[in-house]
Amino acid sequence: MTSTATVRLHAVRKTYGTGENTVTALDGVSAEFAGASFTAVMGASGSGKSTLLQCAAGLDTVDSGQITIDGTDLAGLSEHARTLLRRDRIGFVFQAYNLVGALTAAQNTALPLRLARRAPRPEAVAQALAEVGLAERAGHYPAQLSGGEQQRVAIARALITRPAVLFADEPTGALDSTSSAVVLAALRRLVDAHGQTVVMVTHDPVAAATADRVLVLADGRVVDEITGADPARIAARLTAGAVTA
Ligand SMILES: Nc1ncnc2c1ncn2[C@@H]1O[C@H](COP(=O)(O)OP(=O)(O)OP(=O)(O)O)[C@@H](O)[C@H]1O
Repeated sequence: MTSTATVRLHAVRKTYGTGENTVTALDGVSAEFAGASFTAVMGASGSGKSTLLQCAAGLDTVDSGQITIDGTDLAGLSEHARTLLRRDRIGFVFQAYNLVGALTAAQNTALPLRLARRAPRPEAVAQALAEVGLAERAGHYPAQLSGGEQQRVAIARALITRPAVLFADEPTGALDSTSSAVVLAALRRLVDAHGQTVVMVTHDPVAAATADRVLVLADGRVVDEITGADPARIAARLTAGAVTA
């Protein structure tokens, strides 16, 4: 069973650069990602989506405001403690799968445990692959897998440490619609069957409709929150926001 976590952002500001070149990527973002929930983060290019994910995952620091994971303030942790938190409690999936070509699906899945010098239990590896529907592909190399299957191996690899929260940055961005649907179904199942907390950046209203809720960013602020919507309604709300923004 995966542990679940609530991630909270309170008045988070994040700027890049200095002086005239300062870019405000997050401009006072407050948001809550409840345990066992699936949130999509949308918004125009440059609106701050990736920055939000990087900061919430402790991969980057913020200028002001607060981020807590199950009540633990990331800013209050030492660099070492933050590294351990990232390693043990946070999973990250990117658009690029970043699998190691010389390793099988099972060996790729086990990699984070090996890097943490923990012996991977074969049944845990098998379970992580089964959770993304790839039990039958454990011995296959990345080149023998479709894009969607490779992305699901990347998700299994992110799950092997049983993270409290899984962040995914455009996980279906490089996939066709059929492969996307399989990856999204795998993420949905993690939330419904295993209580995983998932936060996913996407540009695709179809992908966003898989989530329970869509947060819309514009210029580093949360400007809309959509729940229970189908792809057409999400697309319409995004367009309406762009017109009035
Ligand atoms: N390392 C950086 N240095 C300077 N500016 C940055 C850096 N990373 C991001 N930015 C700027 O911060 C703003 C938010 O970027 P971010 O990558 O979070 O947007 P995004 O919504 O994820 O965009 P996209 O959909 O294009 O990936 C943008 O204006 C971007 O140019």
